[in-house]
Amino acid sequence: MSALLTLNDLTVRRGECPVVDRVSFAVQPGEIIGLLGPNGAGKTTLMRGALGLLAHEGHSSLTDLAPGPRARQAAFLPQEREIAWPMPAEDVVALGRMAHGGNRAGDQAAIERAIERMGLEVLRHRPATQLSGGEQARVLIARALAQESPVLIADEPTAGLDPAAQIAVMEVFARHAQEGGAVVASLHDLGLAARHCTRLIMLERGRVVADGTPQEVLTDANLARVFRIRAHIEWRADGPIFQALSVISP
Ligand SMILES: Nc1ncnc2c1ncn2[C@@H]1O[C@H](COP(=O)(O)OP(=O)(O)OP(=O)(O)O)[C@@H](O)[C@H]1O
Repeated sequence: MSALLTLNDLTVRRGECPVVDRVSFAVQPGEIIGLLGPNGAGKTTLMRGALGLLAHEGHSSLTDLAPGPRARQAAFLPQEREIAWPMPAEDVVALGRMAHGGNRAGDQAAIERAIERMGLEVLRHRPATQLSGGEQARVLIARALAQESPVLIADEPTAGLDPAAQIAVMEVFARHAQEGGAVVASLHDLGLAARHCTRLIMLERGRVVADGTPQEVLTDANLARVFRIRAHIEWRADGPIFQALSVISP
């Protein structure tokens, strides 16, 4: 099975300081990777570096591709959720097809699939600027899905969504992975990550400190060292239950 994305010693500096420090991993079809780490750990910078949106050292396989093929290989959902124009939500979703040159036969089908997956049928004709924050977030996820790129890189995709919408997004990601794609998503909700990701990569000060199954990564020791929390995790047959309990003082 060939990897959909490979990073080798990816390093991104801000000034002299590396905020992403020699990160290497490969993303295989079928994976839903949760990128974890406290605020400032380097998750956004890593995703932007991997996409070739920031100057970097080391190598990302995406940057071997010219902008058009790169966008057809990887879609990006940025952390910023602002929609500036009062265009219908479905037209925002359609922007995901830009990577394919526009006006192609498959475009409308891809747009319809994305709208259906994100449950946007009742919102599709509303001006996107008049939607709530969570509704706009779902429209922007649909835009990324409409791109139908194998790799979906999503920066805090569940931020601002209600619990049902959070689960729905993770289930959409699971479907994307089952269909042969892969997802790399930064997540602050460790319970959601434990339950829905096939693999977790934990960052601390720009370095990968754990990479494995949720059970391998969400250990008491890693949570204490990297997140400075005590937590309760139960690995139940019907999925893990996670609750952060307290902050460990320095
Ligand atoms: N434009 C910038 N100039 C200088 N430093 C920056 C810049 N952008 C980010 N940084 C620094 O790089 C580090 C990593 O930031 P990044 O946004 O990647 O973290 P993150 O893990 O995504 O955090 P969060 O969970 O808060 O979104 C932080 O220390 C941040 O202050």
